[in-house]
Amino acid sequence: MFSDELLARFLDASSRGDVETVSVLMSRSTELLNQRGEQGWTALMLAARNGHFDVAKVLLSHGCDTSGTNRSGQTAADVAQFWGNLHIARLLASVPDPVPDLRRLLPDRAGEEPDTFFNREFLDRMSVKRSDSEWLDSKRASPDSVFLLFHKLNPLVSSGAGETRLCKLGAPGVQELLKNGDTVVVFLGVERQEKQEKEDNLVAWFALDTEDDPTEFLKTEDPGCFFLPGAMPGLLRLSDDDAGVVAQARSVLAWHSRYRFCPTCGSATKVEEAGYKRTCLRAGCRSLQGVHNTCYPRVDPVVIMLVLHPDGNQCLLGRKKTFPPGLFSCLAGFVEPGEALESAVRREVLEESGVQVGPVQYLSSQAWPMPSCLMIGCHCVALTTDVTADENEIEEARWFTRQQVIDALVKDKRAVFNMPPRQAIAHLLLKHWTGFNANL
Ligand SMILES: NC(=O)C1=CN([C@@H]2O[C@H](COP(=O)(O)OP(=O)(O)OC[C@H]3O[C@@H](n4cnc5c(N)ncnc54)[C@H](OP(=O)(O)O)[C@@H]3O)[C@@H](O)[C@H]2O)C=CC1
Ligand SMILES: [Mg+2]
Ligand SMILES: [Mg+2]
Ligand SMILES: [Mg+2]
Ligand SMILES: [Zn+2]
Repeated sequence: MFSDELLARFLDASSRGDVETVSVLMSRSTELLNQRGEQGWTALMLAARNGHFDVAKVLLSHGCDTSGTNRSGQTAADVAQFWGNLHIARLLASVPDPVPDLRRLLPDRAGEEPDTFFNREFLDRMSVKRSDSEWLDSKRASPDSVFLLFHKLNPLVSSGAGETRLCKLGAPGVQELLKNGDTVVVFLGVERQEKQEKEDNLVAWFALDTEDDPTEFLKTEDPGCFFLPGAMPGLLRLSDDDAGVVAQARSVLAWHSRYRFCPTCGSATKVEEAGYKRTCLRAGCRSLQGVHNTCYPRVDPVVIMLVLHPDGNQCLLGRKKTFPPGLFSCLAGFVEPGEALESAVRREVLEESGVQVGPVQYLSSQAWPMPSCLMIGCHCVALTTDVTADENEIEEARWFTRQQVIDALVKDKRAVFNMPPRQAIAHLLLKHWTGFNANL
């Protein structure tokens, strides 16, 4: 969004040929680009009227619309021609209308919601029950309830028949651990039922994490149980069915392990809402009033994007120094405060690769519990193609053709890079772009 005052300054700067102000204002709001002022004149028309070639170039590089007309029915090219600014008329003639063309390069979004790793939820979170302590107490004591145990945020699992499955403990198995007053127990939800069940019959799931090795307190019939080490790639070994509940549990438990004290005043806190809130114990603390974001489990939005080349046949991938050899993936970055997703996509791509991005299109999202990211998957189209990788974060970034992506997807012997694992949303963004439907 932008104010009338910002638009007036933007149009004035375009009219005066002040390239610097035009660029600064656009970085604050790209929506200014095609806005109209008096008599339906856009910034591009004003630059064309007054012969400001550099302003016109900057506006075009951001994907400015060239086809719109003012109230007299003139396009920016007509205006440039009429006032004898032929260099601008020629510039406009060589750029037909980049935005609609570039938008056509974005893949179709139709189709089913993808079944993404970490997103599959078989529990009903039943948030209304989080404040019903009597009901929660009865479920914590019930022999039917399921407890998931984590040690230093690593889930207790067992391996067999090529699968890594969660160990589901009963109340007696974790009784000793529950006796410790410091143990945080998070209510995850109840198993979804085919038909309406009475609340008493619902099977409740809980999760708890211990800092100290809990093995000696643990009562389980499965001697093969172990704590799955290393979030990455450890968690990717989980079955598709178990991954979603682990994402939920691990993110909330990670928040408890890092936010023991009130972030506003440093006082002690108490756990409420069955593990979904920590409330400051100091009366009068600012965190106790109004809307605030310190008491609830946090989610960190991350944009992850497949940047498409304006030729429509290539995409930009990068390598972090920590990646296994040969692996290239989509660029990604944290959304910063006060930033729209589209702006975050454009900023992170520019920071990491030096490439300017035009249209952005959301595809789908993924929970990424390390510790609590929400990956927001997008496709976008580049306006420029020279790549300069940010050496701090990226070892290498370059364009790959559609055929090279397909070769990597099907693990062909001609493949020149390795795909990100199927569990990562980067894989989905690449697969979706190539139009592959087969279950690879
Ligand atoms: N599912 C998937 O397909 C993929 C998932 N990801 C995930 O996305 C996340 C972010 O991607 P990444 O490229 O690293 O992000 P960025 O490009 O924003 O850069 C990462 C840097 O930002 C800093 N940082 C750490 N935490 C935060 C935060 N909460 N907010 C703002 N900045 C922060 C760190 O710097 P410093 O160390 O100096 O503090 C870090 O090195 C990672 O967790 C990664 O695992 C990434 C790619 C693919
Ligand atoms: Mg970055
Ligand atoms: Mg990054
Ligand atoms: Mg960043
Ligand atoms: Zn406080």
